[in-house]
Amino acid sequence: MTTSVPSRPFELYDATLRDGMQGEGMSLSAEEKLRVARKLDELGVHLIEAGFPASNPKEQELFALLAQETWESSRIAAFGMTRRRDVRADQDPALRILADCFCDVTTIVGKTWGLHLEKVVRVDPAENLRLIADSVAFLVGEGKRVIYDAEHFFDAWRDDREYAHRCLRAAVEAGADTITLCDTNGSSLPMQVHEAVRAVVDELGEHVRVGIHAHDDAGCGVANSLLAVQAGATHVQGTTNGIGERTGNANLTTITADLELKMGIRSLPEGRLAKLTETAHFVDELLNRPPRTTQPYVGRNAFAHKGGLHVAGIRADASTFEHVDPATVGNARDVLVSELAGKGTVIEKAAEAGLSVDDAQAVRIIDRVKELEHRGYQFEAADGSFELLLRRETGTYDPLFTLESWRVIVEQRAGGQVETEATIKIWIGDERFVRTAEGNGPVHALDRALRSAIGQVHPHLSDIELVNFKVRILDETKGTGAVTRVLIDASDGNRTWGSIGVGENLIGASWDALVESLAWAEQPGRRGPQLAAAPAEVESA
Ligand SMILES: CC(=O)SCCNC(=O)CCNC(=O)[C@H](O)C(C)(C)COP(=O)(O)OP(=O)(O)OC[C@H]1O[C@@H](n2cnc3c(N)ncnc32)[C@H](O)[C@@H]1OP(=O)(O)O
Ligand SMILES: CC(=O)C(=O)O
Repeated sequence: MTTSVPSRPFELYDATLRDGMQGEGMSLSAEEKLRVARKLDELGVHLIEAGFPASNPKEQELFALLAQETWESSRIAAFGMTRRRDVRADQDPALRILADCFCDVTTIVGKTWGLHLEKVVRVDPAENLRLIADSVAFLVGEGKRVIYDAEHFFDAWRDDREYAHRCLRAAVEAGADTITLCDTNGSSLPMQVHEAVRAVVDELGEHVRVGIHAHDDAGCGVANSLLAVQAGATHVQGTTNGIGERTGNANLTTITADLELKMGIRSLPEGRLAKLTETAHFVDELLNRPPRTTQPYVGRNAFAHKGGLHVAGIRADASTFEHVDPATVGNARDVLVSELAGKGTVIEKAAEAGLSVDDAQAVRIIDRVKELEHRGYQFEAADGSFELLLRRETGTYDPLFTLESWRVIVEQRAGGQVETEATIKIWIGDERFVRTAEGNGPVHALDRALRSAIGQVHPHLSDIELVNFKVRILDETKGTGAVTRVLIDASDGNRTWGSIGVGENLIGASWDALVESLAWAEQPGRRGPQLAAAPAEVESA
């Protein structure tokens, strides 16, 4: 296979706001869609498919908002379909909406596959050619750049190659600027896509831009898009993070990085690739879903190294275990601590925390990690506790207090009400603090009593919130006598860190994780001034 050099400037077409919204659970308000469009413009994609203005009032509201904006890099495309059978193109309400819309680019989808002519649109092949030609010609006559999306092109090509080509020719002869070959059902494999795209480029490539629109049903959305480019396509459609109908569209986030970093095709303005991670996460945030940690290039784990041998390699030369520099896509390297780590991992993590450890200390620390992980600890998600472990082993740990005792009473009252009360007794220097607090449950009550006790000495700890509390039973076969692992994520508004507690007593494990989460924020060099909302007087605390 040889690589065709695209003869037209390359185009990225982001369909997140239209096809992306066809994925289960995906929905954005018109305002939110506008924010996504602005973000894609900042990233520098060429075309943003905003939606189907004839579809519903929300889309109409969106187009009214988009019309008021100015765009730095992107053009907005309005989406629709070929005219309905038995209606003239200039009288088709949906086509009229496209014609009257502010967008100078319109994308219309039309049929190519006999199965759909028979079962869905119910027109004969000759009439379908007229549907395509009339619709394209009407919009071209209205001064629009027309992108013609040939739906189910690859299924059609396998079914009746000659007719599939006639559909494309009808669009080209009517004035379409771009014909997009759609793998609508996501059924095709890369070699099939390559062969078909090459045949179309050979036949029509001189007259029209050829594009690809792939779906991921066979797990080949990205691969199919890249092979189409290799075969001569110069317009690639997809969605941010690959969201879309069923298993999703081709992931344009991955494709964009692959094109620039692997195929030498720069599809964004210079330097913008570094905005890729931020853009991908922004879209997930608006959709209220956690970014996929394993997503290529932009996932949190895309450059996370766990195996000790990998970390040792990375320390010698990052390219030993990283296919690209994370900074090129705006991501960052992470080193995960676990029983699979070696001393290189410890040295790396210590440096991140501003601590220095020698080889002998690193070996001791890693032995300790392995022993603790054998007992049920897991430091990957408990970076705060790992740092405290480093500090204990290097003599730089500053405990918050000395514990005398804690106690929790849970009382079931007549009528079903459950009351919880915790008492703690601690020493800070020579001063003894005894505090009692009520809470919704044992951990809440302990947290309140502890903060009340240490609050006088460490007042800014009140800015720390516990944002996540997870309990896992480690040896389920022991039933209620099993060992439990408690993971807490805490945040000061700027940073989030994890702590861990393990034990047969759930409340004891929770107490350990709770103390670690607060102690992390109070270690030397991190106190008060670094915390998000720390009051000024705390600096001397
Ligand atoms: C491959 C894709 O992703 S294409 C985009 C898919 N996206 C969407 O469907 C989201 C937006 N869709 C909608 O809001 C609605 O479906 C509308 C407004 C477009 C149409 O709604 P309705 O008129 O109620 O029709 P319905 O959704 O049932 O679709 C079937 C009709 O569309 C016609 N049709 C389907 N595709 C095409 C086409 N490419 N060209 C012309 N007509 C078409 C069918 O002939 C059928 O018409 P009929 O009811 O007269 O027999
Ligand atoms: C156009 C489109 O969304 C498709 O064919 O999948």
